[in-house]
Amino acid sequence: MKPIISPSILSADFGYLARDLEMINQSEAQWIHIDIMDGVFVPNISFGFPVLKYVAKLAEKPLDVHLMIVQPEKFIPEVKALGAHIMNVHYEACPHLHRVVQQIREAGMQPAVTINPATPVAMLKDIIRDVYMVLIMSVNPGFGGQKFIEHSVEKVRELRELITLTGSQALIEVDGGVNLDTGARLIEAGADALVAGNAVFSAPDPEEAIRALRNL
Ligand SMILES: O=C(CO)[C@H](O)[C@H](O)COP(=O)(O)O
Ligand SMILES: [Fe+2]
Repeated sequence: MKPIISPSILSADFGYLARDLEMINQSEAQWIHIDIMDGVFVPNISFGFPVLKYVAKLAEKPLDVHLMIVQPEKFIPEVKALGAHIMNVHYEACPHLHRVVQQIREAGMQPAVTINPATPVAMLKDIIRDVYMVLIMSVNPGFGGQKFIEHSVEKVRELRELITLTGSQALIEVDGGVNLDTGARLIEAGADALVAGNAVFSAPDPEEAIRALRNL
C-alpha cells in the first residue's frame, strides 16, 4: 500500500499561501498537515485560527491538525469549525488523555495522539485501541527543517508490534525530517503516513517531491 502523504504548510511561503495550497490540492498528497504552536508547549508560535480559517477555505483535502499547545481540549470547537479530519494532541500535554480522545471523537473528528522523541512507545499501551492514529515526532516539535532523529525508525517498529499485539487499528504517522531516505526506512518499519515540510517546499518542484514520497 502506498503511504499517505501529509505536506506540512509550516514550510510553505506564507506570502503565497494560496498558491502553495493550490499546489497541494493538485498534488498526489492525501492530507494537509497543519501545525499549531503556542509558544508554551513548544518554543515557537506558528499560526492561529483566524489564518487557518482562510487555509481551510482553500484546502480541498482532509486537514491533519497537529496541536503543539497546552490544554488542547480547550480548542476542540475551533478545530472542528475548521472542518478538520484528524485532531492530533500531544501525550505530554494531556494528563487526562483518554477524556480528550473521547471529546475529540464526540466532536466528530478522528483522535490522534502524538509522542515526542523522548516519550517511549510503551506509554501508549492503554490508549492505543481508542485512537485513529499515533503520530511519532522524529524531531523535537516546534520548528520545520530539523534533522531526523534516527531512533524514530525503531520506535515505528515498536509501535507496529504494539498495534499488532493489541489488535488496534491505529495508523502510524511520522513527523519531522522526513525525506526520501528517512521516509523509505520509516515505511519499511511500518509507517502508514508521512508528514513532510522542508522536503516538499524546499524542492525545486514541490509537486514532484510529493509524488516521489508517495511512490516510496
Ligand atoms: O510538527 C512539526 C514541527 O514541530 C512539523 O510538522 C515538521 O517539522 C515538518 O517539517 P519538516 O518536514 O521540515 O521537518
Ligand atoms: Fe507537525
